[in-house]
Amino acid sequence: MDYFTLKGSQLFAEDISVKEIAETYDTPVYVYSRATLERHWHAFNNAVSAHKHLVCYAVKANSNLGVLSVLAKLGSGFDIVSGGELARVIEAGGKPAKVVFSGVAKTSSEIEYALTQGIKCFNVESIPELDRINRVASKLDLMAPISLRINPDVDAKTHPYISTGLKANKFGIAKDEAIKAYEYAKSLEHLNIVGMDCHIGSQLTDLAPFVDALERLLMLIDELATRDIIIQHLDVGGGLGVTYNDEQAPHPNEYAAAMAEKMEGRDNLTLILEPGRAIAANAGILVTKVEFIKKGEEKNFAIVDAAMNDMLRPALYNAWQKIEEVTMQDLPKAKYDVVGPVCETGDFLGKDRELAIEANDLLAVRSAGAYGFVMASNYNSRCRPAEVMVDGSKHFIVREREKLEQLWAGENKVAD
Ligand SMILES: Cc1ncc(COP(=O)(O)O)c(C=O)c1O
Ligand SMILES: N[C@@H](CCCC[NH3+])C(=O)O
Repeated sequence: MDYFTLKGSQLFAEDISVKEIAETYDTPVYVYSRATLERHWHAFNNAVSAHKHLVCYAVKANSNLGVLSVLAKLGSGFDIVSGGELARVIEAGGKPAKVVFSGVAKTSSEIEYALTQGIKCFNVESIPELDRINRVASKLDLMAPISLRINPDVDAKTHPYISTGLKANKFGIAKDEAIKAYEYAKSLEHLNIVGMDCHIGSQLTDLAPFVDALERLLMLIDELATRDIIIQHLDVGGGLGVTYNDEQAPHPNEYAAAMAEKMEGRDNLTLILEPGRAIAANAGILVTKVEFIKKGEEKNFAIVDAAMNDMLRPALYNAWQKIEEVTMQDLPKAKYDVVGPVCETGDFLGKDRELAIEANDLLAVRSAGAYGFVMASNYNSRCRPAEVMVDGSKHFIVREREKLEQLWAGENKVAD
């Protein structure tokens, strides 16, 4: 559930009308709801609260400083994939000690930066990466905490571009190579083995592959224990899907409870979750204005001021995102392709949508809080849209830490 709701004829973001936000900041504009972010984060955190755990929000889903700071204040951990993401987490008040660093090609300078900041763990994806981390740690005379990302070879049954846990994917270390890789890591002087992780894909709407992957990893953890390699945390990655259209995505409670159940009796093994989309997607909308209504020979077009450079998912994955009117009006409905100003036929936000609109009306693209602004570009030399955080009836753009401190003035500091 989110906090974007119709009140009378107007779409509201928490306590403020989306129309007012568009008038204040112009369009296209991303709008995020603090209350929704908090609700989603708590859904994960509460469901696993009986077990030792850490929810590490996947920063790649939405790295807006306001979003990160809302989560940091809850005491969230973070899953990052670059030095840039680490810098943003720190800027937003997140604690490096709660950061796990994923990604297949961490550079030596990123590793050095992360080590000196004291992150929780590197999620290592290959043997050469183990060597590289060991080299950098040795140069700094530090011990690097590491986890190996195991590719469990389970079919996540999602879009092929976002499936990551199959033998054919570039991610992680093959399940059958895992024991050897851990033995090798143990032999390297500046590595400290602390965990095991996996991530099988994104936008999964079935719990079975998650449970399957978890069981495979637990077997490996038991096998490693017989070789005196003790794993302290198991990181099951992210990937829980959301409802964009008519998918039946499991609730975070259901997902996290299924994970925690499999961990029963393993009190010394901390469970780490890395949800991104399930926290951020429905906490954001993209608001765009209809520039023109154009009647083509075969189709009607609603030409809007947001384009594939602002929201790439429909063009890249043929993804379906709900598009709705910001103000309900008594106008005849018609079917439109909602398209942007970019010079590409693939520049669309939605096709064949029933809408009651005319030029200058506003539209909201729903579920745009994850993989929206973060995948935006300046293609066609277009500016990127603004990002606005809504907190009750307050709304603001967050660009730097000082601003954050003013905004949250009087509130408690970051939770432990
Ligand atoms: C390693 C890792 N962790 C977490 C995530 C977050 O995934 P999602 O946004 O599907 O929860 C991803 C992205 O798919 C990822 O690659
Ligand atoms: N960018 C993807 C998700 C990628 C997940 C990252 N590993 C999306 O928009 O659905």
